[in-house]
Amino acid sequence: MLSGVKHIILVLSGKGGVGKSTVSTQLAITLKESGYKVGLLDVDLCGPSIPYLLNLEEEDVHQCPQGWVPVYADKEQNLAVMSIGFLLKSKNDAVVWRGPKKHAMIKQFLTDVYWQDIDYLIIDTPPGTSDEHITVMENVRTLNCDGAILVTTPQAVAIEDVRKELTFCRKTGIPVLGVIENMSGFECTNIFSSGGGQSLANMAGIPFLGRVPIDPQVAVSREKGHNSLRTPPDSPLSAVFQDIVQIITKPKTGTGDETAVS
Ligand SMILES: Nc1ncnc2c1ncn2[C@@H]1O[C@H](COP(=O)(O)OP(=O)(O)OP(=O)(O)O)[C@@H](O)[C@H]1O
Repeated sequence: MLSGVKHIILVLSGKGGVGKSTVSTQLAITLKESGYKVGLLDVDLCGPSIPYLLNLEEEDVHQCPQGWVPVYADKEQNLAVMSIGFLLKSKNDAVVWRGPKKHAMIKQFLTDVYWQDIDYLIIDTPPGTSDEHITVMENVRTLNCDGAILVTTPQAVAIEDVRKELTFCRKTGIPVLGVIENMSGFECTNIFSSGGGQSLANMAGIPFLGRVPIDPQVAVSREKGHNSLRTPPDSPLSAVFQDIVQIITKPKTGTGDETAVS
């Protein structure tokens, strides 16, 4: 099922709540707005938030002869979404599973979802490095996996944890595409300080992809469950994510990688 997917990107973080799902969603939206066909897979089985962030909580997944049809977030069908949230009877259902069951579910997401031909599959993962990550990594490592984006916040404690993600990627052979420092300042005020993500990237010799500021519109619109399929052009996030997308979609020299923007 992943054979029609040109690029796979994992979004990882050491700590919970640093904005992984927000970054994954925003990346997917910006890629879609840039003309790519995109899939967004939420493998955070115990805390799926993508359906909520895209206001798709009432949607169901259907079967077709080829497999599970993902939920499309837009009518043009350029942003396909899959999450365990679509399979639960109620949004308050808790997933209390041990490793083998999580492994089976993620394997099913990777083998049974009929993504069709898409340019980018963004995989939003839970925090840390556990069963979900190992299963995803084992299954995508040999496919068109561009690598992982590490998300952190500026605080030292979050940056310490992102170092573990870096080690995970190095041990498992997943290339690191770079670090995003999220909630990095509010207008001119650096509530949590800033620059830690950049220092980490410098120290580890990996690209720094960008600094995403705190945007009250993100928090408010998501809390109200608005469908935020378009990033308002005046949002400070809009420009930052456009720059990030420019970096990650830049054809790698010498690979013959020439994904066309339609
Ligand atoms: N740049 C930002 N500006 C404003 N609010 C943000 C920003 N990034 C994330 N948030 C808010 O922070 C909260 C946590 O974000 P999110 O759910 O994306 O984190 P996460 O790392 O995926 O969490 P989890 O560990 O539960 O998977 C959400 O309410 C989200 O709206």
